[in-house]
Amino acid sequence: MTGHNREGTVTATRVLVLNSGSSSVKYQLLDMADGSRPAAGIVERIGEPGGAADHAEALKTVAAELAARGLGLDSPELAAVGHRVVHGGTRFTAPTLIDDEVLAAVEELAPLAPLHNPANVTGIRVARDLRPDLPQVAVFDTAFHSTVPEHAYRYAIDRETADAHQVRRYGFHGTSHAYVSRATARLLGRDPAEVNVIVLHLGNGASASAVRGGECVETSMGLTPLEGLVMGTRSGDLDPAVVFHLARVGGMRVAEIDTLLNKRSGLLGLCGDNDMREIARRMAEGDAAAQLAFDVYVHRLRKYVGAYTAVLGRVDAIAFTAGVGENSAAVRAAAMGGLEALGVELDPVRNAVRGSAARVVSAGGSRVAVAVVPTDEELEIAQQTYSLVTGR
Ligand SMILES: Nc1ncnc2c1ncn2[C@@H]1O[C@H](COP(=O)(O)OP(=O)(O)O)[C@@H](O)[C@H]1O
Ligand SMILES: CC(=O)OP(=O)(O)O
Ligand SMILES: [Mg+2]
Repeated sequence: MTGHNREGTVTATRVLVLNSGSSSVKYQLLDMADGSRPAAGIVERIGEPGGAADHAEALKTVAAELAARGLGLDSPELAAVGHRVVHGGTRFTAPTLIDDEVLAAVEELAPLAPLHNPANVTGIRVARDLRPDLPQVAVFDTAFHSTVPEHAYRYAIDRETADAHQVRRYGFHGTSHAYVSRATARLLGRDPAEVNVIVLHLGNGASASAVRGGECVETSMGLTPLEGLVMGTRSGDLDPAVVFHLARVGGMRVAEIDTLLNKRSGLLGLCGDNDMREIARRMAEGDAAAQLAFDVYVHRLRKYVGAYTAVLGRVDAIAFTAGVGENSAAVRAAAMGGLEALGVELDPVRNAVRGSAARVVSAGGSRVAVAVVPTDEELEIAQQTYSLVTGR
């Protein structure tokens, strides 16, 4: 086998990370020996006019792009492929070497993450077909949340019904919450085991988590990635009776309501745009719908910060991450404003400075540090994958 020495030790140093989303495939090639990233890219608008027809086609495009640069899946330097898999149910709480049985189990979890798991399965299939001898590792979005205690993950519904259908809070974006909570401790010069952090992952999907001494104790996404914060196109929290009402009175079918809440709600549903940059531009022109969307988004965020402060008891840091969290000073300012009673005081000048490095944006005297900490799900997936494959 290539990539191994005579003793069977893995000598190859590169990991290809595949992150198949609902409408995109992101990839990165990372070299674990020197920290370099020889390739990175994204295939977007899958299923839309002008984009790839489906995930299988998108993944073949990725493989072709890599091959054209001499970095294809046949490369002997490749030690493994690391796949982001969104739903791992209760079974997968650690990175897992993929075989037929694991792949079938990931497929079985698809009803719990219909926008994500089927895409992840396709990614695994295409990579295995192209390079059957290469280890493929699944790194689960749900894994970091496996430490959430039962009083936090259990919904207050009939236990038998819930257990019969695996209905509980799972939580997602765990790879990001894990990476960012640790990076936040590092930024503060402290041991992750001794700090309590609220992580706000604000991308297209958005979620909050409460991390106590390195372990997740609460998170905002639930059975599926629909619960919690207001997102680009997802509603987040609502009264479940909204669903019954739309079915009985609105005459909508379940599938239509599913699409409404997952794809036509959130910022998009409120104002017609799901990109925070466009919303900021419209707000500057005095657009009332854009302003309302922003206000609903921020109000929900503040409620979670308050709730997670109560869950943790003592908060050392609040970390903003992902596209919105890392780039929108306006969201951070609005979310953190007027929280002096919670020990939070933003420094408006620090907050306004743009940058790509992890940084503290709270005032010197703020009891709770507020930080911008860029997430790096690909690095985290590559490290977990490489460590599993090499035993190092
Ligand atoms: N400069 C910026 N200002 C405000 N929001 C931004 C900026 N850059 C990106 N974003 C937001 O980040 C979002 C995407 O975040 P990202 O973490 O890349 O999402 P995902 O990984 O879920 O696709 C975009 O929808 C956009 O609203
Ligand atoms: C789980 C989830 O919401 O992921 P994403 O933000 O990539 O859609
Ligand atoms: Mg993301």
